[in-house]
Amino acid sequence: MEITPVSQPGSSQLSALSTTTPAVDDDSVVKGKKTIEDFLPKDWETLSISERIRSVTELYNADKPEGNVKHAALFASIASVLFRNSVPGSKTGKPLESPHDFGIMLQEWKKCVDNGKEEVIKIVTTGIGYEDDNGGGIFGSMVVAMYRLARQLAAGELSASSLPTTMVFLEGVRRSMGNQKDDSGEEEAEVAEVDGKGKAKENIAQSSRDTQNGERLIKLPFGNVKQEELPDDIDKYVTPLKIGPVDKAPLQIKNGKVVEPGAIATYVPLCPLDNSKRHPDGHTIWATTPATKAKYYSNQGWPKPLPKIPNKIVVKPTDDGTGMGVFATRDIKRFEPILVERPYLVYPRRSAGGTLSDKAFEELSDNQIGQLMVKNSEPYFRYLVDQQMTSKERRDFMSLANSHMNDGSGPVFGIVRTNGFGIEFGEGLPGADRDFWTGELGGYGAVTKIGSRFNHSCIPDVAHGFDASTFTMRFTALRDIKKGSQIFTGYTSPSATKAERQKALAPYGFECTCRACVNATPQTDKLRKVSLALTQRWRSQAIKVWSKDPNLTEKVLIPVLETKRRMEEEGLDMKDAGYFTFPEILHRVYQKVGNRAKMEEAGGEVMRTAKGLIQVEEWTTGVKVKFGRGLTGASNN
Ligand SMILES: C[S@@+](CC[C@H](N)C(=O)[O-])C[C@H]1O[C@@H](n2cnc3c(N)ncnc32)[C@H](O)[C@@H]1O
Repeated sequence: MEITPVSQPGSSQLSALSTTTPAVDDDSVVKGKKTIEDFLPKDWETLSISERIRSVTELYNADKPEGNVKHAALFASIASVLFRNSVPGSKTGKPLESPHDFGIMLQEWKKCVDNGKEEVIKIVTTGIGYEDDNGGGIFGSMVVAMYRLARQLAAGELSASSLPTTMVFLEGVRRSMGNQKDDSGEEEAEVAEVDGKGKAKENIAQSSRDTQNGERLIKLPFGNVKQEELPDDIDKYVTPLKIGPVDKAPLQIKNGKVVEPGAIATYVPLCPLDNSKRHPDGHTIWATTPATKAKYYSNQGWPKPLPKIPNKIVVKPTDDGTGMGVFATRDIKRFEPILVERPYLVYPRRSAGGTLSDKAFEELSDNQIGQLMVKNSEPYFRYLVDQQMTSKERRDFMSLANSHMNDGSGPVFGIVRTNGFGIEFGEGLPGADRDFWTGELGGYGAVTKIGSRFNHSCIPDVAHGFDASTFTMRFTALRDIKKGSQIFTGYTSPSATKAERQKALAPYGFECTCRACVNATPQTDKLRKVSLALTQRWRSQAIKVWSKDPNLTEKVLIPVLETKRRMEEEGLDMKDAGYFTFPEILHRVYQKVGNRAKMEEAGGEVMRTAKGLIQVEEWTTGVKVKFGRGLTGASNN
């Protein structure tokens, strides 16, 4: 589970930085005659990541930037973000967890992409062999493509020589960033060292500033916001976001446009605030824009009713002091649906803090602005909880866990930050998915009644998704679960090392004691880092090399089977770790060496796995799986 930092668009433009714009011969850059250092500012080595991003933005926006200089700048800037977030061992970077996270970062560059999209996309997509096949989804494709590239580069799967020339820029940036100190401070808490008992003493992080489409943003760290003294007149720096009431009247449309306040709270499905008239399937309070609301409700019959699944879980107190947890009331099989529910709240992950004035950026520190945003988010969320929930819903909501008690978050916003899932609306509702990437509010979070009670394990039992057509969170089993046992989800990436996981978990106020953490060694850390790339590399070898080798023997499988066993031991027997690639690799090898019995066994496993993965994918997102992209773990994003 992940609650994403709320960041705040301001109103002023990015001020120019005093970096030089070096002269670049466009063609020579693309042909690789010049290195990245030739066109980046002379003081590049000494710049922080955020300064680098700003300087390439300036290069990109310079008076006469042409053709490939623009693209070079674009790639350099993307790479700055990308590598900070994907290079293992980077000081404050966290591994990318989904194209979604990466998409949010790339929104900053949307303008650049819009300006030269055809060529940029072509370079990126052909560069890594990914072709957009759904037309129109250029920015989304770019996000997915760059994300995949990031994953491959981070896993050491690509070398500069295997990349087309433009991609060499990225490699150049990565090398030039080598030991660069990352001072951006966003995304994750700088966790204070862990004391003798293994409890995190504190997790305090700096807020940081950034820009998006010319707007100033402040990014809250994931951990507790660092506290600084605030001026008495602090409220003069911000205009709180006004959020309108739940709408009972039909939408007003003028000249084809919806006329309503900028942010509204609505219900999905629409229903009156009256205990007796609530929808039997449950409903969500959705903070969104009128235009987005109109778009969703213009779909005939939206939202669709919830699919019925037998009840197989119960929420009850744990016996190990971790508060409430979710338990299986019967044996559950891998890939089975576990839970479908409409969230309590779906909210934009930005903007709740209000609009900051120019003066705020000139006169306040980043941390002071962070505090101001946290302070302002509370009334916004309190409005949703106090004014839009029935008293029972409010009581239930307020009983959720809160690990943000000491950073000024306030009781409601603290709960939102502790329990929110970052959600993707997917493609289940035609036309609506793009809002996720490009909507002015920039993506949503969801707090749910039952799903938010799942505790964390680094060997998670459930995966989750969001289905926009029913407006529901969906949870499915990642592995077999025994009746009576607690069911865990993962708040961290499966590829993170123990230290990275503990750091990411510190804001939740606990130290993980799951089997993987207790037994962690440098070898298990490494296995987590490489398993996805390794299994994919073996798969590609099985296709391209082994199945064409007339002298192939089963010996080739010794390291493959040993890794499979170790992944099972580590609890990495799941999709995001590449585990479901194994049956395909085995099938190809046994087929080639003529071991019919084992080939059939592996073939059966391929079929069962593919069926299960398709079932999970379709059930959790409401989107029909398209064939041809590879399912057996090869397309893990
Ligand atoms: C999203 S809530 C999970 C449900 C929560 N236990 C409850 O009572 O509502 C997250 C909080 O649960 C607790 N928690 C989750 N996983 C845990 C774990 N593995 N060990 C200890 N505490 C955990 C922490 O207090 C964390 O801030």
